[in-house]
Amino acid sequence: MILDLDIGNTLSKWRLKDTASSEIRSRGAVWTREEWRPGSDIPDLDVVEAVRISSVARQTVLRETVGLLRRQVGAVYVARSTAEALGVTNGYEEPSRLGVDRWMGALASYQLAGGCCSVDCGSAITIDFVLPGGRHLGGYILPGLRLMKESLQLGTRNVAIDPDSEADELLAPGKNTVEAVNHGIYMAAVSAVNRIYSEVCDREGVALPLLLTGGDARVVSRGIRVPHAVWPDMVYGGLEACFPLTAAERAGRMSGAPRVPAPVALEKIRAGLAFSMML
Ligand SMILES: Nc1ncnc2c1ncn2[C@@H]1O[C@H](COP(=O)(O)OP(=O)(O)O)[C@@H](O)[C@H]1O
Ligand SMILES: CC(C)(COP(=O)(O)O)[C@@H](O)C(=O)NCCC(=O)O
Ligand SMILES: [K+]
Repeated sequence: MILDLDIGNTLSKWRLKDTASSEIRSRGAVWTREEWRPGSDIPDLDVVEAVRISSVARQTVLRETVGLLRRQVGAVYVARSTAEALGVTNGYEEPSRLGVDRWMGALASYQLAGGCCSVDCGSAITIDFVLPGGRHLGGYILPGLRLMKESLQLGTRNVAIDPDSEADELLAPGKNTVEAVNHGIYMAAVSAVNRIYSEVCDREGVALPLLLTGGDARVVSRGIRVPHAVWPDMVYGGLEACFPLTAAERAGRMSGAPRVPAPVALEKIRAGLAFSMML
């Protein structure tokens, strides 16, 4: 079995993948913390031959986790942001400073769709761009839905946005504090993604496929009006592409990769942008 770990600022996600069949056997998530307890937080390591890790948590968490795993598992692969990988050149002035979850997401999306915009709606919302040809432009970081809500301190932190709400309801004016906050932060997140996507496509003169991942991807997706795909396993896809271990991975197939719809024509994106600015 392969144990894949995606350690975010809020949640540490894991999944077990069968080395022979490439099937996902189980998955789970625990709050990100300093220490792991194999057997309770994550699966028992007896069955694990290899571990692949993407971590943006504090260095100490990664060090502890890797130390623990190395004592029990033969192969431990830790993803890093590099200047170049899999045909993509990192757009950061200091490539290693780019969040490795963003790098994994951009690499996976590029493998799947070519030039792309990859959005990760987690603790933070990150929006990254890779042009056809593989030049990563850099990206944008804004607070995620939960962070935005917590920063307001209006006593609404425990009332989450219902992920099954319709976007139309979530975009309407709120009639009480909880609604006003939930609809406000939802509008902020969705408008930012819509606007940034359109602005960068316009600037670069290319309509790019759009891919979403992260804990809030499903709900944000409802408010995105342009064609896009939701790919919960996007970060894992980057790990598979960087450290291929199964036959399917070596053949370039990433688990759970969605069908990515073609983007709308650039003229339409530009028209939408002009309309939103009343031009
Ligand atoms: N069941 C859930 N538990 C915790 N957070 C959730 C849940 N469902 C959605 N979320 C949202 O997803 C975010 C965490 O998403 P995730 O992509 O795992 O973030 P990170 O990678 O930063 O840890 C939370 O901040 C919250 O807004
Ligand atoms: C921006 C992030 C905090 C997002 O993390 P997440 O919301 O997935 O937990 C993470 O990618 C990170 O720590 N990045 C380093 C800074 C940068 O990318 O510029
Ligand atoms: K994120």
